[in-house]
Amino acid sequence: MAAIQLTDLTKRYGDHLAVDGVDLTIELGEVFGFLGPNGAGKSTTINILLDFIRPTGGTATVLGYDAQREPRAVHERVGVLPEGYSLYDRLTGREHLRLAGRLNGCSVDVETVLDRIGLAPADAERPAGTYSTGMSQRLALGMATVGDPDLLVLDEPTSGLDPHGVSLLKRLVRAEADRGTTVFFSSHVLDHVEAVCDRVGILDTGRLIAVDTINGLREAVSAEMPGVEASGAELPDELTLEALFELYTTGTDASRQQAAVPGGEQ
Ligand SMILES: Nc1ncnc2c1ncn2[C@@H]1O[C@H](COP(=O)(O)OP(=O)(O)OP(=O)(O)O)[C@@H](O)[C@H]1O
Repeated sequence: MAAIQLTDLTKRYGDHLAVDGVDLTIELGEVFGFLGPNGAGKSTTINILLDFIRPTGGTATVLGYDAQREPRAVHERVGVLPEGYSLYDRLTGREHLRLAGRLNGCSVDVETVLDRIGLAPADAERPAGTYSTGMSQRLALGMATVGDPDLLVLDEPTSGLDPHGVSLLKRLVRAEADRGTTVFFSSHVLDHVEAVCDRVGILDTGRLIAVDTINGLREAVSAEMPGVEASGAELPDELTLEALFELYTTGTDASRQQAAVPGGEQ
C-alpha cells in the first residue's frame, strides 16, 4: 500500500486547469517535498487529498483509502497543517494542544509536543492571539502531530518561520519520519525541503514535471546546464528552484537548454 497514490488527477476551475493529469506514488515512510511556485496547484492537490475539494477527474488514494469516498478514514489517520489554518485567539497554546487531543479522541503529552515545536512553557500559557506568526505556525504544526498520525500533510509549513523555526521544523519532520510517519509537504522554497526530503516532486502550472531525489535533480542540472557542476555532498549554489524550473520547463534537450540558460551557447 502506498501512502499517497494519485492517478491522472485533474482539477479544473472553469477554463482554468489547476491540476493537470497528475500521476504520483508516495511510499509509506517517505518524506516527500511538493515543490512549485505560487499558483502551481499544490494546495489544490492537498485539498483533494483531504476531500476539501473534489477533483474533476482521476483518483486520489490516501493510506489505501479513496480520498473522496472514505474521507473520514483518511482524516482519522492524517495530521494536517492547512495553508490557511487558524487558531483561537483566546485559547492558550496548551489549550490548543488539549483541544487537538479531544478532537482526535486521544490523550496528549503536552510537554512533549511543546518541546517538539520549541514553544516555551510560559508562552504556552499565553492566549494564541498574542503569538507571533512563527509561534502560531509552530503551534499549528504541533497540533497536526497530536495523535501520532500515519501521514503528516503540511501545506507551506515554513511560511512565516524565521531560520530557527525552519530548522526546528526540519528536525520535527525528521523525528516524525524516524518513527515511521510519512510526511508530505509543500513549499516554494527549495532550501526548506533540502536535507529533509527523500524525494521531491516539482509542480508547474498543474503539471508534475519532475519527481526525483534531490541528488537526482542535481545530477540532471549538472548534466543539462552549462557551468553547473555537481561536486561533493553539497548542492551547488546555483541549484535554485528557479534553475530547476528552467531546466524542466524547457525540456531536457541539451541544445534547448543551452539556449535557455543565460550565458549558454546560442
Ligand atoms: N476556488 C478557485 N477558483 C478558481 N481558481 C482557483 C481556485 N482555487 C485555486 N485556483 C487557481 O488554481 C491554481 C492553483 O492554485 P493553488 O492554490 O492550488 O496553487 P498553489 O501551488 O498552492 O499556490 P500557492 O503557493 O500560492 O499557495 C491557481 O491559478 C489559482 O488561482
